[in-house]
Amino acid sequence: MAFGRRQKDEGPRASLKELLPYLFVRRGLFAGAIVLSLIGAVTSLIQPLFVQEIIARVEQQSPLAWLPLLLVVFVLADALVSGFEHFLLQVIGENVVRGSRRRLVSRMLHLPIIEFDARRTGDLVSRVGSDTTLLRAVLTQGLVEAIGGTLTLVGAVIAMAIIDPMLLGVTVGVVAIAIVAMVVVMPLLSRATRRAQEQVGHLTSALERGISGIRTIRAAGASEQEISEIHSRTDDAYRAGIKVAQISAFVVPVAGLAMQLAFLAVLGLGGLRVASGDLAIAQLVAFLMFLFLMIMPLGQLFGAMSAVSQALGALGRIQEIVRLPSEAEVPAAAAQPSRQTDAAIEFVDVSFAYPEQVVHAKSTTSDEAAAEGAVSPKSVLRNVSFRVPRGSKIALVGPSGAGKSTSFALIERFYEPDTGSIHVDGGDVRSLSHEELRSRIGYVEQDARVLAGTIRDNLRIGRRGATEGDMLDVLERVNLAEIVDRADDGLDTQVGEGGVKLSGGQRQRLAIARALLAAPPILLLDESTSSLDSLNEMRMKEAIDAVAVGRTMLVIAHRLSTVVDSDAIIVLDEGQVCAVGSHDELLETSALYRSIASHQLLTN
Ligand SMILES: Nc1ncnc2c1ncn2[C@@H]1O[C@H](COP(=O)(O)OP(=O)(O)OP(=O)(O)O)[C@@H](O)[C@H]1O
Repeated sequence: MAFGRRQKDEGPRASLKELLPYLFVRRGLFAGAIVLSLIGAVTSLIQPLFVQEIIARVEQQSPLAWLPLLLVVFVLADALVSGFEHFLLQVIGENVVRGSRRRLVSRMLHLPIIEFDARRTGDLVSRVGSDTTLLRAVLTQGLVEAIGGTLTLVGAVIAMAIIDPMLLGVTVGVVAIAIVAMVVVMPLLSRATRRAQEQVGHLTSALERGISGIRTIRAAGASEQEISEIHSRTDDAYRAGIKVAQISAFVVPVAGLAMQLAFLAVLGLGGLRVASGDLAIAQLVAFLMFLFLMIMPLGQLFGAMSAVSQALGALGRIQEIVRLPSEAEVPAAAAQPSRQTDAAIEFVDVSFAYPEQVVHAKSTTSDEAAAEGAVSPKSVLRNVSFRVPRGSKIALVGPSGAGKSTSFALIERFYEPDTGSIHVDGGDVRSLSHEELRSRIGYVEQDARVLAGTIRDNLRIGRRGATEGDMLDVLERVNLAEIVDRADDGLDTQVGEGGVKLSGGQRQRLAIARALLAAPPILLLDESTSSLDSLNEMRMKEAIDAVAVGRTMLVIAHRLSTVVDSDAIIVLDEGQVCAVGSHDELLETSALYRSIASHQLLTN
């Protein structure tokens, strides 16, 4: 699958064309800033003309009248306009950051699950947190000023050409050399910035691992090792940052140097021309003022070019995610026709290998795998067929790695089967939208995630509009009412990062409660692998029995005690269904089941 493959080139690139939609999020404000910048250009350009006129009148001893006053008014107006423009640019910059974050997050949370399998969480987080902020610099570091500045530049060049074309020629010569140098440097800056941002991504990933695994790391006495790992990432980010600094350090003096050299050349040559009587003093002063007006926007232009180069580096990382197809946009194989059936869930000859494994096994798409009709040796599921009748409680059991959780992932359409089809209420899951499919099914993952926040927050994910009564009711049904009764804050009790403040059994039951709130007709329950004490195990069994009433349940059981009374038990081994039957039947017919059962009796 194209989205599963990594490009081997230097990394994501972005073009100027892709940057523009981000900058134009607030067109009105953007236009306002440009207008202010143009007004600023006019108020600046007028000043040398006044100065030239004032000097000329002083030389001729004519009255100055209101000229000095007007000059002061223009200077003040210039300052006022530039202050307001600066504020406006900051506001637009914040809008750009917000817009890019929203766009990135909306796409990120809709990506196919395979993308999350392949990527580091910390890296994704740093794209939202850090890369987006570099887009702001494009505006605050002078793009708009450079647009207004261009007017000043053009105006100044025209005025200089009128005053003395020869002096202008010298100035343009010096400036041209600086521009060529800048154009050469910009792509280097863009590349260095992208590398620096990648290093920040690696650093965030390492940090995320250190924080999320803090208990494991502490218990293993590996804190120092982890700290040194993160420090080394920090050093990499530092080195990449210094590279950016080295390249951009070239940008700043080039602008300054061009200005100084041009100034000295004009002063020397201009002085000679004044001495020879070819140029009046007032003209030379005005020329020098125009020279400043010309150089200033050039500095801004260089700053803007540098900021755009850096932004393009960061934008590449943003666009890499934004360009990915969302889960809904990934093409799936054609759906099988609906079938008349009493089955809530049906697997028909389903084979599946995780995409990276398919890539290694040289075919790259589900379609190709289907065309080959081959079950790859890497397949996690092979020709799996089973039925879950409506209203029944069916269990999936089997050794670790048999493919039980993978079957659930396929029902949820986190991945697409390579061959065969999966039907929910008779319809091929590929004929339903992801939302429609998932609205019919409640899914409690193995070692179910409890999200940081309160119990109420966790339950509201199940159903946004759930009332307090609904919530207490489901908590009661999964034997969790006591944790709410005991805590002072009731439903607003904080569960901690990942639910650390709850026991393993409580976490699982809270997850069941959450799924129940949505009242799905079908519930997939991937039992926690963590061992539960007998009281918790009994509570879990009661919870499962309570929620099974009136719905179809497919349970992956790690403890047979919770499913011995199921309508049927499906035994999976190495990706294949090796037996189906009731507990008593399987004890007779399946050696594998017998061994699991006897092992559990021994260990329990
Ligand atoms: N996201 C993934 N990417 C690649 N391979 C995976 C992924 N998830 C699972 N696998 C592989 O697929 C196989 C089946 O895993 P699965 O989680 O379905 O087993 P299981 O029967 O649920 O095991 P357990 O009882 O231990 O939970 C394993 O070999 C596993 O390594």
